[in-house]
Amino acid sequence: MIQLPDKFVEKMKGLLGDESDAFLKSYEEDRALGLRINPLKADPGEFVRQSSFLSEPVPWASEGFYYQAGQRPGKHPYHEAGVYYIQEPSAMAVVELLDPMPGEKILDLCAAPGGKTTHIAGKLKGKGFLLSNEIHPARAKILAQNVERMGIGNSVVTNEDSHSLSLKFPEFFDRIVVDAPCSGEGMFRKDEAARLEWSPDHVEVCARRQREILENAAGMLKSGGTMVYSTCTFSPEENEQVIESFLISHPDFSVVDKGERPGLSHGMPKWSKYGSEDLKKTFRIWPHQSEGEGHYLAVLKKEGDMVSERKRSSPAYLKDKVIWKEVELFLKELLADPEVFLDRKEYILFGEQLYLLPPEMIDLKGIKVIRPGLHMGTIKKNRFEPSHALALSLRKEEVLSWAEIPANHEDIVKYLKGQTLSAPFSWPVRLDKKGWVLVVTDGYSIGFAKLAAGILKNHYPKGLRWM
Ligand SMILES: C[S@@+](CC[C@H](N)C(=O)[O-])C[C@H]1O[C@@H](n2cnc3c(N)ncnc32)[C@H](O)[C@@H]1O
Repeated sequence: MIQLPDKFVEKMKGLLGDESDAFLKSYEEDRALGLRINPLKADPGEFVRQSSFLSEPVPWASEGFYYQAGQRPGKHPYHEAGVYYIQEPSAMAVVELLDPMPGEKILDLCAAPGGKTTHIAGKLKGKGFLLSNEIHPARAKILAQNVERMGIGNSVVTNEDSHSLSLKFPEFFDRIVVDAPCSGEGMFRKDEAARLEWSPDHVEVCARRQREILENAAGMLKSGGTMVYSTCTFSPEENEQVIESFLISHPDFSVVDKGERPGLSHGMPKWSKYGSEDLKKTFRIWPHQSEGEGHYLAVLKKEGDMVSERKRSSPAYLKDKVIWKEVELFLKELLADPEVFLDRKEYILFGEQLYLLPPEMIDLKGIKVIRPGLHMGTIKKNRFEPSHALALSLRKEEVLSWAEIPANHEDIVKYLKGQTLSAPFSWPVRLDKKGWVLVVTDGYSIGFAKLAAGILKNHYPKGLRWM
């Protein structure tokens, strides 16, 4: 039985009245478990038809599905191949409401561990620019790992506070997600730390921080742009009241009417200071009404037409032909259509590390960058070693050399443990000459290996290996 803070229970009884019994009873039930299929890797419809462990679709998310307790999708090779992202079902509503389009510039301001970022990247289909920012350094690293695992090429990961970022990107983004740090009341069923940390004062501290973050986000949105503010908490101080005071101080913003959405109920004007009716257009998800944890969402639009932006300085790209020779050789040997990479010019070198930046990248001087783009690999003396991120961003159809290990074959576990595999192989391998092969499992790329003399040398990253 979950022990809820007394003052929280008292407060919710006051807010919900008769409905509070049903609300409090939901804490005795198991929470719903969900995952979101990554369209950069798999066709969601087809994956679900073939999978034996997914049950119902999440009503408010086109790529989201519930799975049953007892299943462990996080321990499956598909997870390592980035075929899906395990995500609390309610959290999937945020990006559905944001509705990003391929080619747009998007900011995910409070992004770790990457639920919204990986969802946005799927909707961008590799086109456009996604800036995923996280203030805490350790969490920013986890975010970058998830971006890599999901095979995302066009995301830049930064480690900044929202104010520093706002100075660099005035009126830059078409859409912004502010998935704000909050008191986490909606996560009490799964997060004991949130229950222990909760107090009325903590709610106030969170609300102040949310106002500040939202203020900085507003300045980074283009005229005509859309911003989604979300929290996983119930307290009106962090939800309706934050949005109401934001709208008062930003008359150029309004709440977008997204109509009725399955599983989502509306915001509560009576819980705000001035009772603004516009708050009805914001959304709440309640655990006693829907299969998901508590959430609040507001879709905000900045007045004006989208204008084409002024030119901003780009980074200085790599021009060194000597360094490039080895990379070119590798790309020509591995890829069916190497021009896809060779025609690009946005390469940059950090020490020995080669990155391919999104075409829309601007100069990020002064900003803490964790991942400037797709990590292509390491340039060592006279040779190029491709990165794990590159492997995960490629599809089997794109490469000339691959090793296809079925997900239910013991060799995939050996590969994930970092072991060397030796011929004869009981699964198909295609290789014209010795060298790099993309390891795929049931068609999904999962890493690199190097084949020579019947030995498949393992290049699965040491830090990710299964124990
Ligand atoms: C709700 S979580 C984000 C979850 C993430 N969007 C996802 O979908 O996986 C809020 C994040 O905001 C970060 N954060 C904390 N304080 C912040 C601040 N002052 N400015 C910006 N972000 C902050 C936290 O470290 C945390 O990672």
